[in-house]
Amino acid sequence: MFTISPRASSSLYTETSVTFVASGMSSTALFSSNPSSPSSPTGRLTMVGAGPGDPNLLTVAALHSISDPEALVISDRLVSQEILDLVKGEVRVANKSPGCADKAQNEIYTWCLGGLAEGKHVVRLKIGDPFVFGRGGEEVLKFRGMGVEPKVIPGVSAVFAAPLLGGIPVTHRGVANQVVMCTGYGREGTSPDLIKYHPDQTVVFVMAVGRLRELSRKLISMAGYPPDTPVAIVEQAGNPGQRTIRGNLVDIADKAERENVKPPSTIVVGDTHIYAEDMTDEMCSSAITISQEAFQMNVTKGKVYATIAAHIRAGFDKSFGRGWNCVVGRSFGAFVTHEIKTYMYFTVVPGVYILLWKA
Ligand SMILES: O=C(O)CCc1c2[nH]c(c1CC(=O)O)Cc1[nH]c(c(CC(=O)O)c1CCC(=O)O)Cc1[nH]c(c(CC(=O)O)c1CCC(=O)O)Cc1[nH]c(c(CCC(=O)O)c1CC(=O)O)C2
Ligand SMILES: C[S@@+](CC[C@H](N)C(=O)[O-])C[C@H]1O[C@@H](n2cnc3c(N)ncnc32)[C@H](O)[C@@H]1O
Repeated sequence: MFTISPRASSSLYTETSVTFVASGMSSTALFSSNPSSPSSPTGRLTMVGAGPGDPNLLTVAALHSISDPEALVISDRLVSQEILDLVKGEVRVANKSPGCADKAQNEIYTWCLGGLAEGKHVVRLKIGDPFVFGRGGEEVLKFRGMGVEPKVIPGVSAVFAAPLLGGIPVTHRGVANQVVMCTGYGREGTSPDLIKYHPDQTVVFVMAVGRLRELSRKLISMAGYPPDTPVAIVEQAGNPGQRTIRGNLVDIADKAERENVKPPSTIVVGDTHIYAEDMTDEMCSSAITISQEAFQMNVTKGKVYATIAAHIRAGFDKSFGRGWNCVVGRSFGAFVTHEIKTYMYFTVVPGVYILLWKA
């Protein structure tokens, strides 16, 4: 699970934590600069992915680690209170807010090294998956430089879990066969290069709420995205305040501002959206299957959207009782009255939208 090299030491811990803050040097350099310190930390370190927030999305291994009564848990700020409530030992939460990450990071190393020097099982608890935009790799290198080899437990990443919890598949047969994950903020606040538009691609942005307006503008003007490309923001996925704001590249920044969207939120750009749904899971998956079938059968025969709509409606009448209506097209407005749990607005083909409801 871990190894401790003879060169790591408790005096190293003290010196390191002080030098860290003062000099801003890389820790690897600092630790290797003191290779022959006399004593060793006797603890062990497990780096654990906490998933997006819902305790039910912890892995069994993660639950074992955080509920070890002997563990000192050093947690990131975004880990949910429900998960922290499962900690049986001591817990300390780092205040790693945007703008003060480096200070908090130094405090984290100080806490971890302190626990290790006291022979504790230190659990470094990180949001989502530790190696996905989480500095996990960086931390492993630092701990290794200190002579401690952490065991790393993967977590459910918000990159995939947040879209799913918002009802959006990141890949979908016939619609999206590629997924790109991207940060809104690069190192030291830079903006990452955007990949050119590809109709079969879903792009998932994390750490991007503060950059949403600039990002949507650049996706259109620099990366060639159609302005009506669907965008959804899933805020607080897996947490009690979860909500999804939907729009397109032109209107999403205004909607986010109006709705006061805050981090942590994951932003999904691409055509795989089920925009609005008030249907059972069974109906949702049937709607997608029947619609894909309708497009495959009718588009190849050169038939128009009305024929596709008729096919979808007939499929739903047959499977879920008569009374269904369907509209298919590239651009339309609608205002419909529907029975409870019988409404869905979605797409299975880029740029073509389907409205399905039972009156
Ligand atoms: O380089 C910097 O840290 C400053 C640039 C900056 C970043 N995020 C940012 C800012 C603005 C700011 O802090 O003012 C902005 C930032 N930092 C953060 C968030 C998420 C939030 O506050 O809800 C956000 C996004 C806020 C938003 O959606 O607008 C916090 C953050 N970033 C990060 C972490 C993970 C960690 O540090 O352990 C954490 C902490 C999580 C926690 O404590 O629970 C990681 C991070 N920040 C950043 C990156 C670089 C991405 C890349 O280049 O590939 C990375 C990924 C990495 O280092 O592996 C850059
Ligand atoms: C620093 S990154 C860490 C990502 C994390 N390691 C993972 O794999 O999920 C933080 C970003 O992850 C996303 N995120 C984390 N938890 C989230 C949640 N519960 N709901 C929505 N997005 C979340 C947000 O984009 C947030 O700004």
